[in-house]
Amino acid sequence: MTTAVTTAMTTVIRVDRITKSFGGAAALTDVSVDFFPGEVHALMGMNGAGKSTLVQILSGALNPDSGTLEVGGLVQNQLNPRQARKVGISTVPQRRELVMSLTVAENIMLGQLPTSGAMVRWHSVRETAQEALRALGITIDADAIAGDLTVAEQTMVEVAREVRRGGKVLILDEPTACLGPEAAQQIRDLVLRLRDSGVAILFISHHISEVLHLADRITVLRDGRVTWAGLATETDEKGLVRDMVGRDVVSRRPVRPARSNEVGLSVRGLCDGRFLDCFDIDVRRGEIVAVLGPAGDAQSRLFDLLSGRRRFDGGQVSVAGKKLKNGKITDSLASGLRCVTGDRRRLGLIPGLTIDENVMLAQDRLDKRRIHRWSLLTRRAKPLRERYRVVSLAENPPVEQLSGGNQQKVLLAKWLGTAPSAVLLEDPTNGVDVSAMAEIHSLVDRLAGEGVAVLLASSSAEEVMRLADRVVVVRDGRRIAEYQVDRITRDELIATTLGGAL
Ligand SMILES: Nc1ncnc2c1ncn2[C@@H]1O[C@H](COP(=O)(O)OP(=O)(O)OP(=O)(O)O)[C@@H](O)[C@H]1O
Repeated sequence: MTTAVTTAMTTVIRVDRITKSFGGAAALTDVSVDFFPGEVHALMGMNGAGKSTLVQILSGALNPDSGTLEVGGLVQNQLNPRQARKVGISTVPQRRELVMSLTVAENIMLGQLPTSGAMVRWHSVRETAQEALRALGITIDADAIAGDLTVAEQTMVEVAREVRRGGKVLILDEPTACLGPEAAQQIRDLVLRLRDSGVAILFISHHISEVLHLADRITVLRDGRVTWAGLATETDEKGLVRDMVGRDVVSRRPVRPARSNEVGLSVRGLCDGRFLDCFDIDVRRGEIVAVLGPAGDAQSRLFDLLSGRRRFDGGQVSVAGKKLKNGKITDSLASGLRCVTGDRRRLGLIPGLTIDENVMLAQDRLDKRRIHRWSLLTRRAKPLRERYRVVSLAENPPVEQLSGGNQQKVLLAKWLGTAPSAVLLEDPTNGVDVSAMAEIHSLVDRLAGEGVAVLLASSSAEEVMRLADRVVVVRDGRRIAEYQVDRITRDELIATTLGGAL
C-alpha cells in the first residue's frame, strides 16, 4: 500500500448528486464524489456501472441531467471539453489519441507550437517537449515517431502532454488494460510520481489488486449508484467484489477432461519479419496453450497471420491436419479457425451496427447470408446475447453505445458462437469486469471441454494461470521456454516472461 501526500484536503472537484439518463434509462443516479489533489482516486464497477459516463461528465463531453459539478470551489454549469481543459481537467482515454505519423515532440506540443512570425521554432518544440517528459521521469526520445512507440509509451506521452497543458486533475481510463506486467508497472510508477507532485488522479481499472496497491481512495459504482466510497485501506478484495457485483465471485480452474492426442492447431517454422522467427507450436484438441512474451508483438502478429489478414514470410499453419493457404481469410475461416482480436474497436466490431447485427456477423458470413428479416435476426442473436450476458440500457442499440466490457462480450459471442474447431483468443477479457471475467473464463473452459484447440495470447499472468494448460514463452520472435502451468508459480511466470532467470 502506498501513502498519499495529501497536503490540503480541499476538493479539487466535487460531484454532487449527479444524475444522467440515456433515453429514459438511468446510467448515473444521485452520484456524489470528491476528488482531492495529491491522491489517486480509483473508480470501480462492473461493465455498464456508469464509470465512463461519469468521466465524460467530468471532461465536459456530456452534461448531467441534474446535480452539480464544482471545480476548484466554482460551480461549472454546462461544461464543455474546452472549458474542462481550461479549468485543469485532462483525460487520457482508453483509445490512444496521438497522431501516429508525428514525432513525440510534435504530439506533446500539438496546438501550442512556438512560432517566430510564420515559422515554427522546431528547436524549441523539441526542447520543451523533452523537458516535459524529463520532468515526469519519462525517458522517451522526443524525436521518436509516435507510431513506433509501445502502447505504454504512447500512454506516457499523452500523460506528459496533458500535464504540460496544466492538467490538475488527470483522468486515466484503464491505462494498464492489455499491458504486460513490466509496462503496467511503468504506468503505475508514473501515476505515483504525478500524485506526489500534487495532481489529482482519477484511475479506472478492473484489476482489483492493482487498485488496492495504487489507490488512496476508492469509489465503487453499481447500476449507476455509489455502493461504497472510502480509503483503500478500509476495504479489501472480497469487499470490493461484493460492492461491485452484489455477491461473491469465484473463478477456479476446473478439472478438465483428458485432452485428446489429436493436434487441433499446428504452427511450423512460422517467420514474419522481426516478430516471429521459425516459430513452432502445437495445440491439441481440448487444450489451452498460452503464448507469452514481453511486448506482445509476437502475439498480435500471430493474430494477423493465423486469421489470414497478413501473409507470412515462411512456415505452415494447419488446422485439424489441413494446411491453410498463406494470407487467405476465407481459408482460415473455412478450416474452423476463429481469431478473436484484442483490438475490438479497429478490427472486431462495426460500431454503427446494432448488437444483434454484430453478434450475427460472423455466422452470416459463414452462411453467406446477406439479407435477413429483423425479427429473425433478433431471434437468432438472442441465445448468444444471453449466453454471453450482453447488458445494455436500450433493447438493441448500436454497439458503440455499449460500455467497453459489453462490447467485448459481443465480440466473443460473434466468433465463439460459430462452432469453431480451433480458436486464437487475444486478451479475451480486455476491459471486462470481475464477474464477466469469471463467466468468460468458464466459457473458454467449456470450449476446451468440447474439444476445441485454444491458443491464448493474454497480457495477464493471472489469466494465463487460470486458463492455460501449457505456456510457451516467446522472445525476439523465438520460442525460448515452455511450462506446464501446474509446475510453475505466477511469480516465476512473470520473471521468465520479463527475461529473468527461473
Ligand atoms: N451514448 C449513449 N447512449 C445510450 N446509452 C449509453 C450511452 N453511453 C453509455 N450508455 C449506457 O450507459 C450505461 C453506463 O455505461 P458506461 O460506459 O458509463 O459504463 P462503464 O462503467 O464505463 O462500463 P465499462 O467498464 O464496460 O467500460 C451502459 O448501460 C451504457 O450502455
